[in-house]
Amino acid sequence: MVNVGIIGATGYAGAQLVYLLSNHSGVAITYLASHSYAGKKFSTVYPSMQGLCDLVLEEEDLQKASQRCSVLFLALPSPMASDLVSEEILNRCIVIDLGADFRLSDSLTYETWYKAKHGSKELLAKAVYGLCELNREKIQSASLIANPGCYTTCSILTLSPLVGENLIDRSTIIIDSASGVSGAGRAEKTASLFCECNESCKAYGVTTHRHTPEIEQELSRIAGETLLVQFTPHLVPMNRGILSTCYASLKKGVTEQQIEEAYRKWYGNEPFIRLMGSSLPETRFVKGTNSCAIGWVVDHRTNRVIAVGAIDNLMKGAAGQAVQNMNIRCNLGEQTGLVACVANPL
Ligand SMILES: NC(=O)C1=CN([C@@H]2O[C@H](COP(=O)(O)OP(=O)(O)OC[C@H]3O[C@@H](n4cnc5c(N)ncnc54)[C@H](OP(=O)(O)O)[C@@H]3O)[C@@H](O)[C@H]2O)C=CC1
Ligand SMILES: CC(=O)N[C@@H](CCC(=O)OP(=O)(O)O)C(=O)O
Repeated sequence: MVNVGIIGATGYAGAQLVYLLSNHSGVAITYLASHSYAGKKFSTVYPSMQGLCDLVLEEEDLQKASQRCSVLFLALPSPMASDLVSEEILNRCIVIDLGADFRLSDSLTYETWYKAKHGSKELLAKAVYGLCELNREKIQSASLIANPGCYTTCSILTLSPLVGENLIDRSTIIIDSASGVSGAGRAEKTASLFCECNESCKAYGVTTHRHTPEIEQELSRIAGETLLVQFTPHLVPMNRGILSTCYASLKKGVTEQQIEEAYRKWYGNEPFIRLMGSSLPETRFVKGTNSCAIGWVVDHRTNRVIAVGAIDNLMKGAAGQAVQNMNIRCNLGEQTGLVACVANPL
């Protein structure tokens, strides 16, 4: 059994992780920490977890946590993780950070987009970007895994085969992504109030959203050259789900068959990627699952490909992918604890 702990267990991402780890046959939860609820049972904060996880939440103490656990998950607001993690902690346990602090390899880019000071720049070179399907080999030996963001997971997975197989003009990528409200976390915010988001849909963070450099970093790595994307997130009135609609101009002469072959080549054997061709995915198809469903259509009038990806933001976009990362790193079987639900008929 692998001993695991979560700091930030009471947030939406952390709570989803507690749920997954409570049902995982290869791990034992030995430490849960909360900022506001220390001393209370986890199941008091999340009553649906009564009988499944009644552990008492502790004060955040990374030293104590790293002595008790061999894998430590952080699900904290940025830049808290960068202030907590150190070389000493990484020598004792594997850290999987669900936040953004170790995703961008350049600290200046981080500080510019996050408008925050990074607390452990010297560790950035150690961090492995934990997008499992694309970085599996590096994850196998990483001591610090940067779990990708929700919009980014969906957008990068959807676009990578088109970029990597050189099928599109890389300067023409536009991504419109929609998220459910749980993407904003559990902390009280006016923008997350029922009356502010129910029966409404809005674009936000236009030209400034901090997932833009993360998408650009990873797609540039795949392209072997720097590329920029136009990324616009939208808030929609649902609890969970991300839908990324990605547009790009096709290179001259690229056929639908080449696009299909690219997706099959990249993801044909991936257990958590569901290729749907022209039957486009919807967020409800992947709700509660660790799957990313991808479909695509070519518009012959404009010579553009429109590729659509769907994930559950709390699963493949956060906790599910964090468990997948742990499974890869600790040799637990990549699908362990994640296979119960791979698709939803409704
Ligand atoms: N929600 C999502 O869909 C996704 C979230 N993420 C990332 O995961 C991390 C956690 O997100 P999420 O669960 O949504 O956030 P929440 O706001 O729901 O939870 C934040 C967690 O951090 C704890 N915390 C500790 N210190 C502080 C502090 N000073 N201020 C506020 N909270 C504190 C909270 O404790 P307490 O509850 O005790 O106050 C809580 O457990 C973030 O970095 C986020 O960007 C990544 C992908 C998707
Ligand atoms: C709907 C909503 O508000 N979503 C969040 C993104 C959640 C996420 O993945 O953020 P991190 O990169 O910090 O992990 C946002 O736009 O800020």
